[in-house]
Amino acid sequence: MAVENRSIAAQYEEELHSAFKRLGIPPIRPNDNVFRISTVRGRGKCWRACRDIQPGTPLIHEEVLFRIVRDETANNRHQSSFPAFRELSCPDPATPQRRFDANNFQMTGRNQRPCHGIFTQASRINHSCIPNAYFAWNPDLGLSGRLTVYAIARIPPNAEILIDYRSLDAFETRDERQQGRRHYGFDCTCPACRTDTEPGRESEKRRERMRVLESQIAQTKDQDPSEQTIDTLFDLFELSKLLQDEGLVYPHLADSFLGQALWWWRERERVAGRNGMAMYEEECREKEMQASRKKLELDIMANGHDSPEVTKTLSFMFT
Ligand SMILES: C[S@@+](CC[C@H](N)C(=O)[O-])C[C@H]1O[C@@H](n2cnc3c(N)ncnc32)[C@H](O)[C@@H]1O
Repeated sequence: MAVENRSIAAQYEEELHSAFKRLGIPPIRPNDNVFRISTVRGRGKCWRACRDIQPGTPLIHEEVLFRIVRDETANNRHQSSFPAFRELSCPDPATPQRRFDANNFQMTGRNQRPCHGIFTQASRINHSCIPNAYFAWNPDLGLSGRLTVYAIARIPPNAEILIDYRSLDAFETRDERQQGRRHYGFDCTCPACRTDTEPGRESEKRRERMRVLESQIAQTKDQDPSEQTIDTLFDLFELSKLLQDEGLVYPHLADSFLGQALWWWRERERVAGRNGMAMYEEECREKEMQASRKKLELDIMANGHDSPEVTKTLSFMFT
C-alpha cells in the first residue's frame, strides 16, 4: 500500500514538473509587487501591472479582513471595527451591506460553511467579461486559507488587471450579465459588452452558441459509455475553439478539456476487452491524458500548483 501511495505521489510530482516546464511560468512568488493600486477614469481605483506579466504569474495570496456566513448581514459594527472596509468603494446610497455586496469574494472550501469575505487589496480589482486574471479561494494556504489572484493572459506593463466578477455566467447575454452584476452599480463597457460594435455583436453570437453547446454537453454528463456519440466530442471541440476566440481562458476552457478527457475515458470503457481493440484502447488513454494535461496546465495557471483544483485534476488522471 505504502509503495502504491508513493508511486502515485511520484506520478503527481512528475506530472506537475512537466506541466511547469511546458507553461514556462517565471519564478515569481505571490505578493512580489507585480501590480500597483492606481486609478482609472470612470472606474475609481484599479490594479495596474508594474511589469510585463506572463500567464500563470501569482499576483497575490491575500488573507481575509473579515468574513460573513450565509444569512448574516454586514452592519455598522463591521464598518467601525474595520476602518479599511469603510474606505472601500460603494454604490450610492452607501450602506454597510451595499459596500459589502460590491466588494466581497466567495470563500468555499473544505469543511467550511459557505461564506463571503472582504479582502482589502483584491477589492480594488475592476471587472471585465474578458478578464486577464482569475481569483479563487484556496482553503489550504496559510493558517485559514487565502484568496489567490493569478494572471491568465499576458498583461503588458501599466495595463489594467481585470477579473470577471461572475465568471461562471460567461455564457449569458450581455443584458443577463449586466443584470447579475446590478448590485455593483456599474455598466460594463468591456469589448464583449459593446453590442453597438461589430466585435461586441460577434461576442454576443459566440456566447449564445457556447450556451447551446454547453447545454448539449451537459445532457451527456452521466451518459453510459455505450450511448455516447462522436457528436459530443465535436461539441466539445467547437466549444473550446469559441472560448479561445472569445479570449475566455478559465474556468470554462479547462472544463471543456476535462469534458474531452471524460469522453475518451468513456470511449475506452466502451471498447474495453473487445477483440482487436487493444491499440485503440491505448490511443483512447493517450487522448484522455492529452486533454487532462491541458486542463492541468490551465488549473496551475489560474489557481497555482498548490490548489485543490490541481489536486482534483491529478487524482482524475491517476485513479
Ligand atoms: C470591487 S470594487 C473594484 C475597485 C473600485 N474601482 C474601487 O475604486 O475601489 C467594485 C466597484 O468598482 C467599480 N467597477 C468595477 N469594474 C468596473 C467596470 N468595468 N466599469 C466601471 N466600474 C467598475 C464599480 O463601482 C464597482 O462597484
